[in-house]
Amino acid sequence: MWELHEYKNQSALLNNLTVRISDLLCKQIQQGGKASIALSGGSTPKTLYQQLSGQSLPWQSVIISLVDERWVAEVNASSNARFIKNTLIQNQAARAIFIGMKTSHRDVFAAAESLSNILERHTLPLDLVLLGMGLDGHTASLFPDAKGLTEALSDTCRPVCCAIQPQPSADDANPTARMTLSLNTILSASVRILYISGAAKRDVLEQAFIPGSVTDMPVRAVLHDSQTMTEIYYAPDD
Ligand SMILES: O=C(O)[C@H](O)[C@@H](O)[C@H](O)[C@H](O)COP(=O)(O)O
Repeated sequence: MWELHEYKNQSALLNNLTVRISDLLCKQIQQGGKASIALSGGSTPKTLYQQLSGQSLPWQSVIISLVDERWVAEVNASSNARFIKNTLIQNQAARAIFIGMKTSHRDVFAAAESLSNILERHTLPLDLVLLGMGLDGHTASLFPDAKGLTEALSDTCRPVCCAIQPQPSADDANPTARMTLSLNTILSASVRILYISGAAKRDVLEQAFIPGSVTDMPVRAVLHDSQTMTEIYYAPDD
């Protein structure tokens, strides 16, 4: 199930989403002493993270982790850890605690078990997971027909995170291996937000609203979960 929040422009969306997340963090810290959030990389959330970084919150009580990571060193421009540190963990939010995914394992599949234990110990339970979506209907690094997808989508999947090797595509003939939170872990978060921009993704979202193959459009596994709500934030590109 989902609730769709559509805005006329990015500015209106960003102001509302910044308040939504800031209020959630403050409430959770007041109630439980800390807040744990798992964030997506990509490009869409850049301005959101920059706006959040300036919010005056008890950031020292916020644990920031990742929904997924490309299996590259942090110095690599495509690293999600690098993206989050350069956009969110700045200014007021510089005091936040960051727990990344990239380990020293060369093979992402060899890293999954030990990383899963670390994330289970230091990031769960998740108070918020912020997701994006690709034009192919992936979310997190749950890519259509990817190696590792079956385990990552399994409702009996114990590991907090799973290794994924996306299939080559017209956009990317040699896709980077990735680590992703499992569907179970994503669905376990108290609040789940899907943030997308642009008319093309709005069309993909309409396709994803139609029940169908989850391996073709893994975002369906999130949207059509009957137990927990997905808050969708959408605005056209400016
Ligand atoms: O590592 C990643 O790329 C993200 O976690 C991924 O799931 C992202 O949210 C979508 O690919 C959308 O990316 P854009 O925001 O760049 O369109």
